[in-house]
Order: sequence, then C-alpha cells, then structure tokens
Amino acid sequence: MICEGLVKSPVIVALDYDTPQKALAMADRLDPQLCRVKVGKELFTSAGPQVVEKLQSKGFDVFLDLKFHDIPNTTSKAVAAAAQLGVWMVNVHASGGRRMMEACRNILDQHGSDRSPLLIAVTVLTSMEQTDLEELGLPRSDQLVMKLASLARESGMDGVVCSAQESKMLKQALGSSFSLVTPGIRPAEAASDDQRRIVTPAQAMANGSDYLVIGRPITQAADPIVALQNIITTLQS
Ligand SMILES: O=c1ccn([C@@H]2O[C@H](COP(=O)(O)O)[C@@H](O)[C@H]2O)c(=O)[nH]1
Repeated sequence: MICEGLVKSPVIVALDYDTPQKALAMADRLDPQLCRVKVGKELFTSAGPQVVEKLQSKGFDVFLDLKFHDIPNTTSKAVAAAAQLGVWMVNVHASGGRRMMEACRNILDQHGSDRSPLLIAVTVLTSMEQTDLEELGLPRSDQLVMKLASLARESGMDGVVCSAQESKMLKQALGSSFSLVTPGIRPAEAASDDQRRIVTPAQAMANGSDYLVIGRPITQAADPIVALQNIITTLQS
C-alpha cells in the first residue's frame, strides 16, 4: 500500500497483462483508495468479465477500455452489458458517430441507476501523429480531436479520451464538467514506446486533464509501486 492518508489520485493504472493472475497480482500491490484500474482488450479477451468482478471485489473502480465501435444497436447493447458488470467507466469510439453515441446514452439512461458508468468517447488515439492522420486523409489532430469531442458532448457523452496535449483546448471549449481522460502519459525520463502525443503527468494536470491513464511506465518499472508513488508525488508539488 502506498501514500496512506491521501485522497484518490487521478491515476488510472492500465493493467495490460496477458493473464488474470498477473493483473490481480499487480492489483494486490495497489491501493484502491489511491488509484483506479483499467481493463483493456488484451486482459479482457484472455480473462473475461470475471477479472473485472475480481478487481471490483478488491475495491477498485474499473475503467473497461474496450473502445466499442459498431452500429448503434450493437454498440449500445455492449455498453449496457458493461453497465450490468458494474464498471465505473466505459468507452466507445466517437468516430462511430452521433447516432451510435446517442444510442449508448439512451440505453444507459433507460436502464440507468446511480451506478451508471461514465460514458466516454475516444477521439484520436494517442499513438497517432500527423503522418498517420495524413495517410488516412484526415485533418490535423487538434482539429479532428476538437470536432470529435464537440460531437461527443452534443451526443451526451460524459467526456472523451484524448491526448493531454489537447486538454487545455478542450477544457476551454467544452467546460469543466466534461471529463478528459488522457493516456499517452510519460514521466520525463520514460520511453515513449508506441505513443506519439505524449505529456508528463504534472503537465497533463496543468493542462486540465481529469484522469491520467498510465500503463508501462508503472507496470514495467523495476518497482511499479515506487514508480506510481513517484508519479503521484510529482502531482502534489
Ligand atoms: O488513445 C488512446 C486510448 C487508449 N489508450 C490505452 O491506454 C493505455 C496506455 O498504456 P501505456 O503503457 O501507458 O502506453 C493502453 O492500455 C492503451 O490501450 C491509449 O494509449 N491511447
């Protein structure tokens, strides 16, 4: 357990592991009062909903990061299934469009309770840079992120996934209650790996991010708990 006595940090630790045993072993070293956890495609595909339930039974808020992207009927039913699982946050791709996002909002509102998950839309993956977007015939990342985030807000999303490079722009344009969930977080000395639009933890918070999604800089560190503790410390100064 780390940093006793502190309020929960904005850090969401990405449990990108190939077995539930590895993910749960890491979770046992983390304090659910201080961080949340994220279950993504690798872990969910290998371990299924049971790993989400086990993490929840250990007291963790779980962000189910499956980035649903399909026709409105299919996507909204997947979101409803995630809500049934009791996750804290779930996401879809904003590029699925207004009708898809509205269907997701509606299904949560129809069957909703106080425990409805936060419904978040992915704008432009943090691994993408200008050349990737050009190759797809898409506009500059800041323009595309702004367009997708505005559409997401109009469609009833609670917030977006974006790079913290875009947080200041989005907070100013879309308001403080629209949540900004930012992966691509890298402490100054860390490798960028496959991420491209990266920001340090402290700068991300200064830019207006609400949540920092951090995987490898913590999970692949020599001592993951010290790495997390160091990140939280930089957020307090
Ligand atoms: O645009 C996005 C959306 C999601 N992710 C996810 O966040 C983590 C980041 O892990 P790192 O090891 O810190 O790079 C990972 O699970 C991605 O699937 C993202 O990186 N960018």
